[in-house]
Amino acid sequence: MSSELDPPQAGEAYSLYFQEEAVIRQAETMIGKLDEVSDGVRTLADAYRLGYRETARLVRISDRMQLDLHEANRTLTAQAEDLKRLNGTLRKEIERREQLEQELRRIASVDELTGTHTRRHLLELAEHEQRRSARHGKGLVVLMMDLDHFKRINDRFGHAAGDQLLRDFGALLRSSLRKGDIAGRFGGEEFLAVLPETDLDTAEAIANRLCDRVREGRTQWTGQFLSVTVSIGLAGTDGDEPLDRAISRADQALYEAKSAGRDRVLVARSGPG
Ligand SMILES: Nc1nc2c(ncn2[C@@H]2O[C@H](COP(=O)(O)OP(=O)(O)OP(=O)(O)O)[C@@H](O)[C@H]2O)c(=O)[nH]1
Repeated sequence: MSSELDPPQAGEAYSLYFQEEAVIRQAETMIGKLDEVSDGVRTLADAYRLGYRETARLVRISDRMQLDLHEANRTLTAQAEDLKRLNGTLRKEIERREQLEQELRRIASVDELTGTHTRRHLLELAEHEQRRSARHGKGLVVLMMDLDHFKRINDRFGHAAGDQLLRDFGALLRSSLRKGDIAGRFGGEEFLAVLPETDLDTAEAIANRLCDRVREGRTQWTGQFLSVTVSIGLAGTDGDEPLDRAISRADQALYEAKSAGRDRVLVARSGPG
């Protein structure tokens, strides 16, 4: 049995109704397909919208990061400049302190007036030399020197003239001693020298030569020539004797040289040297 929807069998009259039904069915099929296509287009549009939003979000993040990076870069550059300046200032400060330290060391070790060692530095060097001599079993000689009647010079020609005499004596002392000898201002117009690896006879000859040079020397002062003499006490020591004891024996010999009439050298013969 045939239905109205079936295509006409052979011999059946071609039905208009059938044709319309076929067209409607085709149209319905096409509408279904169109719906599918529009669903796909909608899905695509949604996906595109989502992608666009994500891209825009990433672009915004990237822009912000670039701004942050730019800012960080500017801050770092400014900090690097600050550090460079700070570094320069610090280097200058270190140089200034080193110079100051050097200057302080110089002031502490060199007597400004005579150019010889200060008492403190002199004793440090002398102690060091005494220990070295003790280690090597060698002797050394201590010289105590004092300018004679110095008060009279100050009183007669003024303190500045006395200063000039002290300056000249310092120069003479430095030029009279060997390299390795230690000489300095012990106080006022009193000087101390330590001659390492020297026997008493040699030291006595050196002291006498110095005595002669001082007596013969002249200090020019405001058109006049000033002269002075020096008394010297000597003590030899074997290196085992404490330095202050050798100094005190040399001082005793100096005192005796003064008592004996000044302008002379006296040797302390009683010690270990
Ligand atoms: N111009 C000057 N005088 C000084 C300095 N230091 C000490 N004197 C002086 O040296 C003089 C030392 O005098 P005294 O101790 O009486 O000894 P002196 O006159 O040398 O006599 P004797 O040592 O006994 O020969 C004092 O007048 C001090 O003021 C100084 O740096 N410059």
